[in-house]
Amino acid sequence: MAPATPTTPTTPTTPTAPAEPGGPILTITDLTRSYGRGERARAALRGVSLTVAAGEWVAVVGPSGCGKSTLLHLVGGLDTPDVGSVRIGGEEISALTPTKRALLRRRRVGFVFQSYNLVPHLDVSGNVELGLRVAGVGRRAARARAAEVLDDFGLADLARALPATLSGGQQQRVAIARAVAGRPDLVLADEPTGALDTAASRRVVELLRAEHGRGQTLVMVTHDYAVAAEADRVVFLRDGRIVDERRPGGRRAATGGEAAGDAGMATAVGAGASLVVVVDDDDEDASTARPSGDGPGNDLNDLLGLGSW
Ligand SMILES: Nc1ncnc2c1ncn2[C@@H]1O[C@H](COP(=O)(O)OP(=O)(O)OP(=O)(O)O)[C@@H](O)[C@H]1O
Repeated sequence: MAPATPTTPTTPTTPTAPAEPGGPILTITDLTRSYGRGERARAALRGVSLTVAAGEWVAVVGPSGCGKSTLLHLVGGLDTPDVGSVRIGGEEISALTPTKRALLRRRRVGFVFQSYNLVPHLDVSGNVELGLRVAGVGRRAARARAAEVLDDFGLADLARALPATLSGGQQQRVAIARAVAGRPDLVLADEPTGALDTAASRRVVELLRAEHGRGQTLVMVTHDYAVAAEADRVVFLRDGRIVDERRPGGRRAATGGEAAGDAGMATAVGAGASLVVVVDDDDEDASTARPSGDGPGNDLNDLLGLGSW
């Protein structure tokens, strides 16, 4: 399918059909993923099902090793399940070839990582433009849209700065700008405040809240209860299963599973976490995948490596 060229700089479009109006943006069904073989096999996810509505903000919490990152990687098409399916905007992603999955991911999903994953030799504007270019937006439109988003995010003065000269909080704001600039169906954030101090975390949460206010659908992994409490719904994972869902404020979500209880919530939220930086290095086709039309060239794919975001 040919990528659409935006008609104006401020409205980057995706080449895929939009999600059905009023329907879920994300439908996860019976996701199961194990690592290792034989006696060493370990189930990271055991039959997880979850539906996320358009515009919803869902936080996923749980103790270290419970499967949060695995879930995010499967949702974002960075990994494939053993069993189950992931549908984004009505498109089944797990059945796609690695190349098609990578292309769909770039058009439909924005990623935010704990360690920002900015391209070090591109300036702030270049990083945001790159996110748009790999989604199929033309060069001039990407530049104009990047300027607009950086302005919205209070980062216009830093447009020519290299990531290494920025604070962690500034880098994460750039990473969020990159993730949302193309108005993807879904933004996935893996511990977006995990490396930040309280003040910087607060600013990042403010940005996420603003994006949520604009209707952006967000799925976020976090260990910070104050951050999770910003979401519409908090999903508790334990041992690869959803054990509870709550609306912040104590209300049980309609689709809640087995109760975790308040002690479970505290345990889930308080446990320490480590970031898994995602590089789908078995996905070699993705490194040479090239959208047609006005999309980016292989130089961008060289910069991107094998799809680290
Ligand atoms: N590539 C892999 N190879 C082998 N085992 C893996 C791999 N990725 C994850 N696992 C295992 O799967 C389980 C779930 O891991 P995952 O990273 O999804 O948990 P998590 O909840 O995100 O943990 P944390 O909060 O520490 O980041 C863990 O036991 C982990 O060791």
